[in-house]
Amino acid sequence: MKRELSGIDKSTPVISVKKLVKSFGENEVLKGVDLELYKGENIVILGRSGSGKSVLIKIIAGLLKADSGSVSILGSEVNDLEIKELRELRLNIGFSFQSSALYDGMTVWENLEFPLVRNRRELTKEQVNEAIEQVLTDVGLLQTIDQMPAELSGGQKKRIGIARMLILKPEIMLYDEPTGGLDPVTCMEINNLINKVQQQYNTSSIIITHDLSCAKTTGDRIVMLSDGIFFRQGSFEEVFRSDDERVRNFYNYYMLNNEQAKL
Ligand SMILES: Nc1ncnc2c1ncn2[C@@H]1O[C@H](COP(=O)(O)OP(=O)(O)OP(=O)(O)O)[C@@H](O)[C@H]1O
Repeated sequence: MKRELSGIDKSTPVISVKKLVKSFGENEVLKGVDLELYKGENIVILGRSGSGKSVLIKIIAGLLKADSGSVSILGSEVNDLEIKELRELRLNIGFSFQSSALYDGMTVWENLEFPLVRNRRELTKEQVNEAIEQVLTDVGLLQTIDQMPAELSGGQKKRIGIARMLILKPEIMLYDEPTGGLDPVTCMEINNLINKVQQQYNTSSIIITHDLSCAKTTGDRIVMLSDGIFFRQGSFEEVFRSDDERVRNFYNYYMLNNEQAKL
């Protein structure tokens, strides 16, 4: 299920990253990264392991500080914000970690209730229940409401992780390896869910993945990170039509390790 591109508003970048630089000691990870994410758009970031994809989205999510450069989110320059303003901005960003990061000791319902009551104190018990049931219905897992995370499959955990982001109705979704460790059929279900979320919740997303079928299905635009910069971007077809050695190597490596994958 490929997405329709008609919903992208190119006049409004919801995230604008300019000349972003980040090093850890001698290790120069980002060397001047520029990126604009438009309203309604899904960007997929591809790059080899260690190329700095997670560092970039952690900076965008405010979990890491850049050495220089700027990040503007929903019109606010992140560096200029007070802690309280930053906290409010973060409520508009759903960040899914590589692991689903559910609380093991809580049921699915409690995992969803926790962020909601913490951040939306004004909601009545009834509204909380309604919101939890709605988001579980949207990710297709209402039947798991009383289960513990240990009772869920890997794909179900990812879905609940996505539900936990959605419960606060963020405008921006950041997905770090949403299909990591899943079988091809479950990967496709998660890809379809990412696209469904985009349409139903009207979100804009950055998706980090190594999975080219995920990139092809969910990405309106693909950007490739290598040596600290984005060296190639475009639609999936535009990017992989390239003879660039880095693109070919990435593609060949993926195909070698995913013989079953149909792109
Ligand atoms: N907190 C940190 N302290 C020191 N070095 C770090 C830190 N976080 C990341 N790095 C380094 O930054 C580089 C980029 O890491 P990052 O996690 O962004 O890679 P990635 O592209 O997401 O890789 P993968 O696909 O394997 O997840 C790596 O060399 C990593 O060791």
